[in-house]
Amino acid sequence: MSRTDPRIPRGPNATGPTPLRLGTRRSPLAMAQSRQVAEAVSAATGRRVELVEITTYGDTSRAPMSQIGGTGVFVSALRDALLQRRIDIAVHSLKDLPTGQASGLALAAVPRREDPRDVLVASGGRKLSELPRGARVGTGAPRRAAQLHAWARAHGTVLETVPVRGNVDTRIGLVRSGDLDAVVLARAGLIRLGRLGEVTEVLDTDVILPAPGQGALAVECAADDAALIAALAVLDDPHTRASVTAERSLLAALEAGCSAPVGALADTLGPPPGGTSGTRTGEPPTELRLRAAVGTPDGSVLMQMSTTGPVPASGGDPAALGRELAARMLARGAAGLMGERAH
Ligand SMILES: NCc1[nH]cc(CCC(=O)O)c1CC(=O)O
Repeated sequence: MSRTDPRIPRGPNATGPTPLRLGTRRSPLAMAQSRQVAEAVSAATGRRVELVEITTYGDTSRAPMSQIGGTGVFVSALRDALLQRRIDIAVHSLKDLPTGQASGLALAAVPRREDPRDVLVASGGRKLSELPRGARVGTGAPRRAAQLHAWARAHGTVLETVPVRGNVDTRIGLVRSGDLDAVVLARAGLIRLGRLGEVTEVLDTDVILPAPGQGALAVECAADDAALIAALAVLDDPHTRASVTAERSLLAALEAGCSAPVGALADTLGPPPGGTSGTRTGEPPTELRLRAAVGTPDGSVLMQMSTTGPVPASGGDPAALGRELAARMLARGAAGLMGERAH
């Protein structure tokens, strides 16, 4: 099972006697992001880092995600390997990570997030507004389906969402083969795979709000490995951590999981007067904005709400921000919209 990846660079300092073992799923996306983190860990610690492939049930089973317990199946095999000390570090896509903190493990770093937005990969170079009525759009995510249907209704058209799973290549292949008119994917995944050229439209967050934590990675290790936790801290990006903390506390407070029709995105706003667009102004951001969308899977109802609060450096509490927005959404009936899929 364990193999040293020859592509991990060995710096001049990487001479420690015991390499750090970084566990990874073997999908191309997991390998790409694990390699990137391995390089960063090696640079930060001066230690050699070897990749250890962990096969998960989610990788070998072709059953629908809803039947095999959701994306949590990808996570638990890596976590088991950490707890059994078969690996020292695990890298996950943060959006696949259950919101409850695993006992015995520490979320040692949340590196700077990639672009969190979803993208369209459509045949004929089409954008969403150019898809024909009744176009078949592949996505297995109720969140994407809900928002696609809501968008279609608002624009006087109809889309058919088709459940798909499999890796990014497989999904893009369904468009190439003509089985689907389009697929919706996370831009971050395509960046990590060097496949941005496939994108026909970057979907604005007003059209599709991404999954909580999308575009961010989670670097986990054993909670009692204080030296490693301290070393991995340099990989942490405080703004990303604040954002994903707000998004994930909203998700947890809605009592929803990664397969629920919930979109959430936090971003930072700069100090006035430049702080209206969510873009960087050069000065440190002072405000955290959290937007969320909860809908029925058919998109007939889509509740969109937002809130802002201070960033942690200005005394804010991102987790409280997420809980507050969730409470407001629940007060307006969000739980009823999510239905059974959310639980
Ligand atoms: N659920 C699958 C998954 N988990 C993480 C990513 C890549 C993007 C990311 O890191 O958020 C993807 C693929 C996708 O949604 O297109």
